Amino acid sequence: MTDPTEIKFMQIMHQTAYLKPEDRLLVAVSGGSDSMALLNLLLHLPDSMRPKLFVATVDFALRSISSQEVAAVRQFCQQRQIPFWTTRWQHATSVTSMEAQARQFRYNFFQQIMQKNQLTKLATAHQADDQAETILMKLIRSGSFWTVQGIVPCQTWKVGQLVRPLLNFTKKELQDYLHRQHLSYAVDESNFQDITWRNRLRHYVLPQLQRENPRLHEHLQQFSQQQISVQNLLQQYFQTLIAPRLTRVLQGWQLDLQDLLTGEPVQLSLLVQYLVHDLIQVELTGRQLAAVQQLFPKANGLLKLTGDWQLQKSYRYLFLLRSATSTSPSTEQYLLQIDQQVLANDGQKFTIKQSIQKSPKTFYYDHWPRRIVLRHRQPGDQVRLLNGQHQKLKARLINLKIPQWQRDQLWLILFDQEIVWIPQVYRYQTPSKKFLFEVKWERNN
Ligand SMILES: Nc1ncnc2c1ncn2[C@@H]1O[C@H](COP(=O)(O)OP(=O)(O)OP(=O)(O)O)[C@@H](O)[C@H]1O
Repeated sequence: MTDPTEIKFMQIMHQTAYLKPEDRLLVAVSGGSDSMALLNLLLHLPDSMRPKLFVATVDFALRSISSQEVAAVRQFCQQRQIPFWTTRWQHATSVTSMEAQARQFRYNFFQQIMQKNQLTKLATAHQADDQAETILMKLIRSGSFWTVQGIVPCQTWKVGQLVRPLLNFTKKELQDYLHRQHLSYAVDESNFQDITWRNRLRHYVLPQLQRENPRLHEHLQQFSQQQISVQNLLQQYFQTLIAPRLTRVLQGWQLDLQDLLTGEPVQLSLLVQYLVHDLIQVELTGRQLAAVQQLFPKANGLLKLTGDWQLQKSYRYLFLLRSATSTSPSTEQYLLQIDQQVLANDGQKFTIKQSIQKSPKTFYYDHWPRRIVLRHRQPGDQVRLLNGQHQKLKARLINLKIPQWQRDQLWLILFDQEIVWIPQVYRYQTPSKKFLFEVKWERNN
């Protein structure tokens, strides 16, 4: 083996160890320069490194020459005794998402072949030009550290692993290699048109940048590797940091922000992006990202996210909740009898008992109640203080820093229209020691 591209490929395969001789590898070959070069480079690996190779090609039937291209790949494989599969894709149901539909079709086909033939890995021929285009496109679209991610060289994928061994090679390098090997390849004319943003970037922006620095592709690939590595580290760090601070609440999660990181908004927004992605698989838009940063210096604030989710900052806590949680409180109402358990519509259970012994769960009341009601709060609700005066319930909830959404979820127990008990918030206050009651309360989570 003397070709410099083959030597470079072998060295990278050796260093990265993405592929092993015991692997059964499906190579996705379109017939273009990148995938033909990949197939040939794999074939020229020494026996001790070369996985068992299989090839699949999707005939997209969009160009008149596509079946000739497939025939050329088939012949290449037959001559070298490589098992080969192909299938034909006829129609896209809508023009706008044609590329996405084609990709979906392609990967489904690969998955089926891998399952049927016990293949462990899939290789595609994404190379350094694809990488540079991808990073720049994402950077232009978004300013998020988590979403500006380059193409990953190796990842777990449906039925095994997906590897991209050519990210360190430019298209030009691969085409020069094929010429030296006297191998032909198909040329996709649509790549020369300027309809797509990717093509315009490829034809005008990247060549200009490359003139400024010919090592641009190398640098972008290096940047991508470091970025992925830092993301992994940060993910691990955030996971351990968040674990003791994250609590499941009724319809979402609560995060304790007290002394978290340095309290700096950019750090916190990095963590929130991670959290939102990890918990509900939602990516924040650029505008939402800016709003998250503005949320942190404030004591309270609310930010609507994609779907029916929202972020709520409430003093030292951050809530990630379904928006439905904060709709107006339910007017549900239950009549209670002493010693009889009531099951509320959110699964919480309440029983009122007469008690003999005073405890943190008991309260005194002046007379035997005639009517006992369980309901949510209503405007104007007041609670009695020990001196006989009343305080607005809302003021008490604000003092206790109970967030808005939680206030509307609270259950109140009333004896003859007087609030006597609210879980973790209030117990009736009176100097009278006439009747002692206890509320047994069970939460569903
Ligand atoms: N029709 C196809 N059949 C099989 N694999 C494909 C097909 N189209 C693309 N691929 C695989 O997906 C990778 C990325 O696809 P993309 O469309 O970005 O590349 P491409 O420009 O078609 O690459 P190539 O130069 O190999 O034709 C290809 O390198 C190849 O491994």
